[in-house]
Amino acid sequence: MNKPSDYRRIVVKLGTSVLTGGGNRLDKAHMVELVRQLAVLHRQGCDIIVCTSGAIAAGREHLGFPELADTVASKQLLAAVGQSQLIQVWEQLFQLYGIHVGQMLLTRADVEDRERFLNARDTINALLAQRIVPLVNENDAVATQEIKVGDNDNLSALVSVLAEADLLMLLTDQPGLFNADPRSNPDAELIAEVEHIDDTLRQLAGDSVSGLGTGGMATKLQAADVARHGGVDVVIAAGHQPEVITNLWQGQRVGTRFSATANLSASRKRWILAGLAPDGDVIIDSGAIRALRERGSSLLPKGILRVNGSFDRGDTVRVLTEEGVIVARGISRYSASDLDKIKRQHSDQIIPLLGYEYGSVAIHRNELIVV
Ligand SMILES: Nc1ncnc2c1ncn2[C@@H]1O[C@H](COP(=O)(O)OP(=O)(O)O)[C@@H](O)[C@H]1O
Ligand SMILES: N[C@@H](CCC(=O)OP(=O)(O)O)C(=O)O
Repeated sequence: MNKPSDYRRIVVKLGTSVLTGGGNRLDKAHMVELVRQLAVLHRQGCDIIVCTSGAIAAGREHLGFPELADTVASKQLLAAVGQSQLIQVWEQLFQLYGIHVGQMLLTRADVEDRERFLNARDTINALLAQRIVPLVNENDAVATQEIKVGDNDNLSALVSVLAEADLLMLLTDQPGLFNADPRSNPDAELIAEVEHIDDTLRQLAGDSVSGLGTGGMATKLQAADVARHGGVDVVIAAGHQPEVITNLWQGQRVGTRFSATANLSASRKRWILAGLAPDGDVIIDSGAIRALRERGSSLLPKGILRVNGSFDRGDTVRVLTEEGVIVARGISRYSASDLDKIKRQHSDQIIPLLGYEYGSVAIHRNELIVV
């Protein structure tokens, strides 16, 4: 592979249909082939997050296909058994290539609550910084109706936005989105590019008929909509197509493509600007004002003189001069009481003073708008 890719961070979602090859057991021969392709990207410096389905299928297989009532509790039981089996397989396969993996089981609550969102994001970033591949699945065993995402297509979209990925690959058992379900319509045609997701398109995207996957194309379309609005390119393609991951990474036209509709950092910044009333104020010194205004830097604790109000980590704050002039708005990485303890201090004093840290900056420049 010679051509450098524009995609530096990708999320690869592998549906049950891909991991089982349509059968009722994990298809390890195919899983190793997927890992081989991922290892090539990893070696080229690409950050890889895998959103893996298959826990329920693996649980069924491990327990010898038990006769269980068709209830949520049965699925949770199967997921609890199968998740550890699934991770063991992935771990062994990635180990063949000398790559470590880290398991992250999430629910909707982890991405909707801002503090938990930041925690999940920090963990993903910490894993990726050590070149460890996060293996994400829904925490099916504990996810109740209110907190579950429900399907891994939507979960992978949320993760791709959270991790600021630039490409989401939704790999499944079909070559992409067709103008009718190809399982029941042999003449169905592949849609190579989707510009707008509208009701007509939604009607074409049917449910899963295999009984193994969740949501079919309908959830993939929802996921594509979420991810592209979060600044992520999305492709739906066949997980069994030879070299599919490598080819997609290189930008080849495979499957159905949805281009990002927004630049991620721009949309995140708009979100801060349009955000709710600020939860508090951070007053900074002249050196920090210059760093923010002239160099576009992050705000370090060292430049903070005072903190007003009571806000949590992840809340929106105003950044003010001593005279009360607004310099910026941003999302604080620390609570008001934490910032009060570390203000005027060098960042290497954060751990000695707090006993922990969420990074060296008080407000990261990606989450800061100078006004
Ligand atoms: N318009 C469509 N184009 C392609 N596939 C479709 C369409 N409508 C429904 N499907 C179904 O969606 C299925 C893929 O979804 P699903 O079974 O949930 O897979 P996965 O486990 O990969 O998430 C396909 O096997 C196909 O039968
Ligand atoms: N979390 C579940 C998978 C849910 C799901 O969306 O499945 P799929 O449609 O195969 O991606 C599991 O691990 O079995």
